[in-house]
Order: sequence, then structure tokens, then C-alpha cells
Amino acid sequence: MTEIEWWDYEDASELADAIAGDVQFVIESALDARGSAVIALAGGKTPFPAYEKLAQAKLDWKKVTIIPTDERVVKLGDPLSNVTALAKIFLPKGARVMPIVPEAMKDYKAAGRSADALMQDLHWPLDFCMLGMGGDGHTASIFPGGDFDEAMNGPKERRALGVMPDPLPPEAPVARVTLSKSAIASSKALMIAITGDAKRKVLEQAIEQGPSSPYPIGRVLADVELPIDVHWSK
Ligand SMILES: O=C(O)C(O)[C@@H](O)[C@H](O)[C@H](O)COP(=O)(O)O
Repeated sequence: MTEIEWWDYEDASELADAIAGDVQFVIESALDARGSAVIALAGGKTPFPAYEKLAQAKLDWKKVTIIPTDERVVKLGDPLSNVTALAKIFLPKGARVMPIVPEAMKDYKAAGRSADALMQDLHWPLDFCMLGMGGDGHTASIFPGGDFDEAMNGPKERRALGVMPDPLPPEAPVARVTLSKSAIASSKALMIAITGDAKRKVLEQAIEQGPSSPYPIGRVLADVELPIDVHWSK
């Protein structure tokens, strides 16, 4: 289990500023070291104010590739599509924002295989991965359900796969494509961004439980070796 440091903020705006600053630093370091950066950003809602602020940073965005940590199996442009929301913010800056679910692919397992194939073309491991967490302890789209074991324990070189959450989360009740646990855990830098007391409790519990946690995030973090920052506000 890794070392986990909590950073608490007064409000959502402070949280967004801190996250944006830290992610900018990670991207700059990758650009300095290698001339390009590949990062995975969480979907959902919580980190989007931070993304808006990050997009204002003076960076050589053309050299930055952004993928979502997970995607809902919906068409591009759908309000549920994570990459569509990311593209609105970062495409105008010149970043390469990569859709990972092929247009009109309804078979979620095939969509997962296609995402995995796409990721073979990226520089690996990821320079950075930002994780969110649902109130049920899911992270990226690693949910309880029939595909859980494959997401957690599939072959190390499998970076993405299709999953059908069971139960389906009410905020987006659709199949998903997600980074695998090993793809997330191998990332060169990892951050978690959450808000609210309820999620804080779940995350604290999951961390304490470690590899035997019933919460996906507890099981994922148990496999991470680098220190992780958790950014939290009410
Ligand atoms: O559903 C997705 O697409 C996610 O990437 C997911 O893991 C998200 O980060 C959490 O569900 C938290 O979502 P909120 O920030 O909206 O609470």
C-alpha cells in the first residue's frame, strides 16, 4: 500500500485551483523530460472546474494527449460522454483529446478491446492519472459486477476493457469502458479528487481496508506504490 496524503480545502474553488496547479506541474515535468505528455482524466462532475482552470495554463498543449480514465458507451456528443466534456475544454487549447469508445459500437466488450488496442499506440505508462470516486467506492469505471475481476486481475498488459456495472449507477446507467487496475496503478503520478463528508468516509474506510476492501478504490489503491495526493473539500 502506498503513502496517501490528504489535502483539505475550504471550498470547491480552492480545490479546483490546487488541482489545476498540481496537474500543470506534472504536465510541465513530462514535457521537460520527454517533450510530450499523456494523461488520463476522470469523468463525472467533481474535477471539471479544475479542468477549466488547468486549460488556462500556458502549456505547449499540442504535445499533450488526454484520454478519459473511463468512458460511458454512448455516442460522442452525448451528455454522458466523458471525452466530449473533456474535448470541449481542451481541444480549443490544441491538446489531443482521444475518444476511446468507437462511434456506434454497442457491444461493450468489443468497445473495451478497441480502446485497449488504441492505447497500445500511446506512450506508456501514463504520466498522470486523475481519479474520481463514486459514493459507492467505484473509481474510473471499476464497479462491482460481472467484469470486476477482469478489471482488477486481468493480464497486466491489458490497459482498458469493457464493463457492465451491476447495479448500474443511476447517474449514468450504461455500460462503460475503463482503464484497468494495472494501467491505473502503473501511472507515474496519481491524484484523487473528491468532495463531501460521505465520500471522505468511504475513501478513508477503503484505504484502511486495503486489498480486502469491498470498495473498488480500496483494492486499486492497495496496488499503487507511488505516493498519492487526495484533494478534498466539503
Ligand atoms: O463515471 C465516470 O465517468 C467516472 O470517471 C467516475 O469514476 C467518477 O469519477 C465518479 O463517479 C465520481 O463522479 P462525480 O465527480 O460526478 O461524483
